[in-house]
Amino acid sequence: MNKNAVLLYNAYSGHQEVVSNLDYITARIQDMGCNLQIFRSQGKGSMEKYIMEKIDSDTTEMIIVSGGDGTINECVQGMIRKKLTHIPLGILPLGTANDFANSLGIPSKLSQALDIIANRYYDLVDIGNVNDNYFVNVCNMGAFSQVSHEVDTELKNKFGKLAYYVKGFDVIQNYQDMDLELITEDKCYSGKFFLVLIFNGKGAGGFMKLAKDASLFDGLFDVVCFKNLAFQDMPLLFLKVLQGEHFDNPNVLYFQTKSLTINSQQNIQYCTDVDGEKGPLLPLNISVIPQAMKIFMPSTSR
Ligand SMILES: Nc1ncnc2c1ncn2[C@@H]1O[C@H](COP(=O)(O)OP(=O)(O)OP(=O)(O)O)[C@@H](O)[C@H]1O
Repeated sequence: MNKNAVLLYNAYSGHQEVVSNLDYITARIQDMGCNLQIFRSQGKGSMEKYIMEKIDSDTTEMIIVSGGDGTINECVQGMIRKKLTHIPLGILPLGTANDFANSLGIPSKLSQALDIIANRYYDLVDIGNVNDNYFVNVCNMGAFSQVSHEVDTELKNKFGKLAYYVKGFDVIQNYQDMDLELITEDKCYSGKFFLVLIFNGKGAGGFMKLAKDASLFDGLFDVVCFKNLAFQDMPLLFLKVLQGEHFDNPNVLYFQTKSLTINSQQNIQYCTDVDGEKGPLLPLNISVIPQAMKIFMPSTSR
């Protein structure tokens, strides 16, 4: 008997490419020999609710999610909470930046992403836990954390990553440094930071060299922290980030860890971000869950 493939999609991710390709996607999944069950996201939280209530653990062979990092995040929240992590997850990276899929080498061309799923090769991928939630790609706080929350969906649909960059330029002019304490299993770092990024994946906002040596298979986060620096020093550091040459810069603190606690030194709250969505309040208790999800990917990704 054929098993089910469940397709979960966010029609508002990226350039809304999924909408005009639904017939093609359906045909490709049926060609894989699966019965198709489809859910269209009805707004924030609806996908997780659908997973909790409607996905059958025994009859589902694969779950396929279409969207960007925020949508994948919601799907993973649901799958972990419903204990469906034995089911492999396929990704159609039809979001704006698609940082998580890029980190796994999943192609952004729809036909090629479907080929990856049809090949049925999967590997076990680490997932991050922050307070009571999970993250797939990055948890961050500071200068750019509110960028993706504040970019209008329509602008994102129309201009893609450019909409993030214009907003980023806008917020950097009023940035506020953060007085933080970062505690790992064996070290404590404290000081004034401008941006703190805890990577499971390799990049954020399309900047794929931000944590270029990070691995989704090593049970570790790559933490990249930008110290408070003068506005005029930012362009040079930005160029270094583009080249992936910022790791030994004196204004950058870089380390790997399995867990991290972040406290605000003066009990001030700062905006946090989890996979492009608004994150929890401080203190943050962050830990890695090694090999938590089975994800379809190219066999060369590890
Ligand atoms: N039916 C819906 N209508 C409008 N927005 C939705 C709907 N369903 C989900 N969303 C919102 O879409 C956002 C997630 O978008 P997603 O991250 O997938 O795409 P993106 O931002 O274009 O891509 P990326 O994160 O890769 O840059 C969430 O904020 C979620 O609340």
